[in-house]
Amino acid sequence: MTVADACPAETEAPRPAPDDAPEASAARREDGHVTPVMAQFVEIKAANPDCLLFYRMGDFYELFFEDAEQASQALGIVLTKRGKHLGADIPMCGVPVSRAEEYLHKLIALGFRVAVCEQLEDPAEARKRGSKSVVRRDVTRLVTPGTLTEDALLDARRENVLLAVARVRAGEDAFAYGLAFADVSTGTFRVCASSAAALAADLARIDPAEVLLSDALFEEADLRPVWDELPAITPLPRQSFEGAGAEHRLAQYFGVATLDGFGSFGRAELIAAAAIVAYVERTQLGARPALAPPVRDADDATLRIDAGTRINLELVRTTTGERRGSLLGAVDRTVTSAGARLLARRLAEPLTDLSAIRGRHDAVGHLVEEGALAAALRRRLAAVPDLARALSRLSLGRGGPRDLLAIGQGLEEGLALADALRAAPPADLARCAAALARCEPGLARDLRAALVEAPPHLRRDGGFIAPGYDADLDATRALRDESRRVVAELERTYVEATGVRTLKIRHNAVLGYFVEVTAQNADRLREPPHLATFTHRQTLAGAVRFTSPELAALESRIASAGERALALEQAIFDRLAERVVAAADAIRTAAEALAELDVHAGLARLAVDERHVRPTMTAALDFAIEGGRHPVVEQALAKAKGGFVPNDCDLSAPEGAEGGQIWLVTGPNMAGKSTFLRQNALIAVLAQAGAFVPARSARLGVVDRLFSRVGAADDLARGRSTFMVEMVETAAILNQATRRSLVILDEIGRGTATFDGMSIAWASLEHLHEINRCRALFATHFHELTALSQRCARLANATVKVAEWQGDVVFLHEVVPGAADRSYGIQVARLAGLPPAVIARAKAVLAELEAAERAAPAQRLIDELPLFAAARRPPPEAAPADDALAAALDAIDPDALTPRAALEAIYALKALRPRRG
Ligand SMILES: Nc1ncnc2c1ncn2[C@@H]1O[C@H](COP(=O)(O)OP(=O)(O)OP(=O)(O)O)[C@@H](O)[C@H]1O
Repeated sequence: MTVADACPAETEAPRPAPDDAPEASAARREDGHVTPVMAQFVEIKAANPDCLLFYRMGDFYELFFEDAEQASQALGIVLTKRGKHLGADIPMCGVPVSRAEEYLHKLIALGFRVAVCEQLEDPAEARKRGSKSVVRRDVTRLVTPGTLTEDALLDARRENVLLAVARVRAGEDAFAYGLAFADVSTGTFRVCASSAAALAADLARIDPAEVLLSDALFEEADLRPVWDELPAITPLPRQSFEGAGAEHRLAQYFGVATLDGFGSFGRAELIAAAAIVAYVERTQLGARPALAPPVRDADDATLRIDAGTRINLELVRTTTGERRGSLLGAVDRTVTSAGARLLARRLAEPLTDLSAIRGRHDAVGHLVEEGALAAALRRRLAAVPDLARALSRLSLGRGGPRDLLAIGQGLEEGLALADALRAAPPADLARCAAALARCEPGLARDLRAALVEAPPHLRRDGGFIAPGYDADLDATRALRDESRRVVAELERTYVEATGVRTLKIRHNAVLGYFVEVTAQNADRLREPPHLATFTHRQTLAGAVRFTSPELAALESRIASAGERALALEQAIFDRLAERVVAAADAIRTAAEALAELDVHAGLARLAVDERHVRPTMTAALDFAIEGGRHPVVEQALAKAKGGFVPNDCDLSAPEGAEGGQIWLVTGPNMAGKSTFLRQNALIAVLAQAGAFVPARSARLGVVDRLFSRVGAADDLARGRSTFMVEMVETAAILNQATRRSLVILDEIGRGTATFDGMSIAWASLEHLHEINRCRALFATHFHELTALSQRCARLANATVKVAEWQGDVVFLHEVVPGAADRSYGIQVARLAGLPPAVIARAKAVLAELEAAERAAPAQRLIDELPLFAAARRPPPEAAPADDALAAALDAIDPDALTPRAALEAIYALKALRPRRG
């Protein structure tokens, strides 16, 4: 049932508010006065103007005024009216408390922020103060996209990151940026430096759910396009980003005198981090999630990938926003949500440090070789709950018995895993084992012993502490259960004494325990001798109810035993939760270790299942892949006939050369050029993320930046045409790619007139070869470019093979050295179903064009055009020579010259003439 289906009925029906009756009538006053409830609402709303206010009234959260109008529209629930405020109708809608999470989820996804305002006392308490008094209420929590902790509001396999951007002046015209980002649901907290140029790429990498920034930064016109890409922005007043108290605020949050122990931070980073903790405290109303102390990312520690490349390569989600079909979707074999989240982070942030990458490969390699160990590891991991999220809820006082159990189970499995991995040689696995072994075994044992196998979701329900754990609780429960047995016995006694076989002892909230008999039998209980025992309380249509002194005594005994048992359970819960929160650091470290083990074991499983191999990583400009495959396309084609055709790729710098190779890939449409380009980029990403790669073998030199320009899309929202987008991206590549970069360029220049496009592609290719000197794959339909390989030493032609069969083109998907002889565009168009008349005409036009081309081939261009570097040389400076010539002419007095001197002057002037070109 959808929210929209469910709610109209619930909101349309006028709701009685039994617990809250005086308020309900108070809210409905229809004169021009402000009712006390409305006055309370207005006051609380005024303190939270940027949020929808979920105002608790009995079993519903009610929304009023504009909030009601917005929420009813967003949730598809009915908007009604409830009384008047200052003479006007009050628009209202409401959601049942029992389903609040579902509605919150939808509102948050739509970008709303919600302030949850609870009743802070029992309505009965309020009534004691007078019939017109209002139940005390206040906001207990602000729900925003970046501060969620409930499983129902979160995607288990995706991080939920809150990020703050701070900017400080770093010179005359320069600014330094600092980013701080935390996942409140798991406690991770990191900071890094950024810059105006790197901001968009950093934000795309971190992928936040909510971004905090100052009003001033939000208004900055230059940064608007960056903010426009973000899912939810919360601009905050300037004071939230002031440097003065930042360090103190952080130190206070983490209970330390100085931050020195956490490492050194830039000023902008500190301000951003302080903004995060202040916002977390504000939204959680003082409750503190167990955030880890901030860790600073080392500069250049990760492979830099700009936002466009990330989208093009569909690393963690497809261009349509889905996980399925992305690289992550294809390689994720993790069995825990925390593992899935870590894998996504690793794919988004591949490393650049050679030994760290090799460390990850060692761990995966060990688990590939030790198949039995890996299988046992995965079996245990599959039983590990989400420790980090359970810990976060417990530290916020929002946890339940299942969260305690999760911690107990997780730690217990962790200890067992630490044992199993004790002998594992790779350092990364040993580090995980050590982190798991550090957890205090007593806590895991106690939690497991304290809790029943399947505890209820809410602590207030009780029934989660296992029998045998606490003697006092056991005794109280026995008393409570004993009393129940006594009720059954008493019922039997009454049946025998009265002779009414259908007599029953029942219970309700109004009468407590009572005897119920049918109307025909009621008189018996009203006559002596029973008259002395039973007091008549209620007559219903078919039944009459009585109470008795024994029942009243039982009532209080049972109620007090039940209440006491519940209170004891709550106290035990609090004690256990306190111990868990006190051990937060060790638990978080254990959770991280478990996630890491899951990632390694998942990648090992992937390597075995999908035949991925360990890449040899080097510090040189290597890039030699044999039998490489596209991990996503390969899996999609797995069931298709023929399967995926592996291809080699070698962009390694030739012996003694100062740059990597460029492959110029030509071939018909649909042949597999884009697939080939992307697969090589994805192999680099996988390798540096710590995974094995889909190839027969791979030798890869660490890449510092990855660029790709693949496909074309309009960016009409920003007023950029397809061609403009393409040129902006190409400009970024040519300006930024270093010798260590990997560049993937697919069909640049095709968005404009042929000659313009070809010239741009030509010049870009030369620039990559001569200036950037990076490893690159360049796919093009401009066959003329293949001639460049004669002049560019590190440029090689490659083509995707096709065969012709009975006039049709057959795609072989095989990349081989050489240039495509022709385009087959018309054959592909025919396959696509273009009308035969159009195909025939296109063939005729093509024949004409080819004849013209044969008359003036592109080879001429090669012969006539100097290479890029030569052409780039600035023209010789003509000015000084011009000046000398003018001075020499001025110095000549024609009337005073002999014929011989005149001839010499002419020679001298000619020598001074500037040479042009
Ligand atoms: N190596 C391969 N083995 C098997 N099938 C492949 C391979 N490479 C590509 N294909 C299939 O061919 C289709 C077309 O591939 P791709 O989009 O890479 O072609 P293209 O040459 O870039 O085409 P265009 O120039 O029209 O963009 C893919 O969807 C895929 O199904």
